[in-house]
Amino acid sequence: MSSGIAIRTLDLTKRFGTLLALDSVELNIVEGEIFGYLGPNGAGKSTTLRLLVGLLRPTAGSARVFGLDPWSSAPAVHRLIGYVPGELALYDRLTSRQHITFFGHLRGRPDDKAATVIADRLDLDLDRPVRTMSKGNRQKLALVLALMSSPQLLILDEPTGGLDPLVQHEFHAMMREHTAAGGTVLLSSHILSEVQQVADRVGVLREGRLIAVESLHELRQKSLHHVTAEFAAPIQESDFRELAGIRDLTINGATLTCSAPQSALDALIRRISQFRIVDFACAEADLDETFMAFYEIGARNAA
Ligand SMILES: Nc1ncnc2c1ncn2[C@@H]1O[C@H](COP(=O)(O)OP(=O)(O)OP(=O)(O)O)[C@@H](O)[C@H]1O
Repeated sequence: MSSGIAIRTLDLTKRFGTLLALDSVELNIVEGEIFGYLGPNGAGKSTTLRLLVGLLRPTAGSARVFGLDPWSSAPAVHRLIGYVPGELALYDRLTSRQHITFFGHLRGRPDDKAATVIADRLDLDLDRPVRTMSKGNRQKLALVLALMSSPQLLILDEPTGGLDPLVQHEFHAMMREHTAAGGTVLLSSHILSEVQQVADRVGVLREGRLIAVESLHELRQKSLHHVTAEFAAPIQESDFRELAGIRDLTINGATLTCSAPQSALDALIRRISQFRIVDFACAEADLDETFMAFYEIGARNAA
């Protein structure tokens, strides 16, 4: 993995009128990594990506893509990146094959061969006009158009929406091949589980602010678990209350329920085992739930 910086933003800020869509975001994305950019609807993910590809101009702060300003050096930046926008702009009357030829002309270089290989892997029929294609197939075409020129950097705005799990899996493999060959990926998503499958690091955006940047290992430690224990005799809340990281602790006679991040499970289970257990269950929570808990933690830390 090269240690060059693919993307660097400093105090990157974007206002739309009175709305502060992006607030002083600092990102450093290293060449060769898949960086997941997570946040709920409206957090500012697309705005960040549009600033990075030169479709928007920052209100304040700066963005650099391989050292270039995407606004003032847009053509040079565009030669280095493949971009999948959040809202696709395709030509209804053209087929996928015609799109590939057209975009190859724009780049001044035909990429038909590479495009055909990618389309095969994604199981996309290239000869149907876009207007007759499903949402998922349009999304596949957008992926082909972004990847076919083997760009150094892929900037992908929620790229797998509408794709079935098998195709998603294949696309994840393609992203990994891209970084193994030295490429870089910035992948925005509001789904933690997707990002968990592919990203090396994750940035979490909330209301325009980058509240955390973590490695996947750190994120996994936050993975929330639901724990239920039934004891032979009633227990006291005070025996569990002070355990670090425990959330939503409820004691009802001889039954304990709570949630705990993976990092807190060892201490919790040791404490539980000090009492006589009749039944025990521990299940990983829905990842979105983890994400929400993570958000609250992040918001408190950021406050
Ligand atoms: N061109 C625009 N004019 C005015 N407001 C905008 C514009 N683009 C985005 N916004 C607003 O900026 C905020 C951030 O939007 P953005 O699309 O970046 O969020 P997002 O995280 O990508 O959300 P989603 O997952 O829904 O796409 C939102 O409140 C949105 O309504």
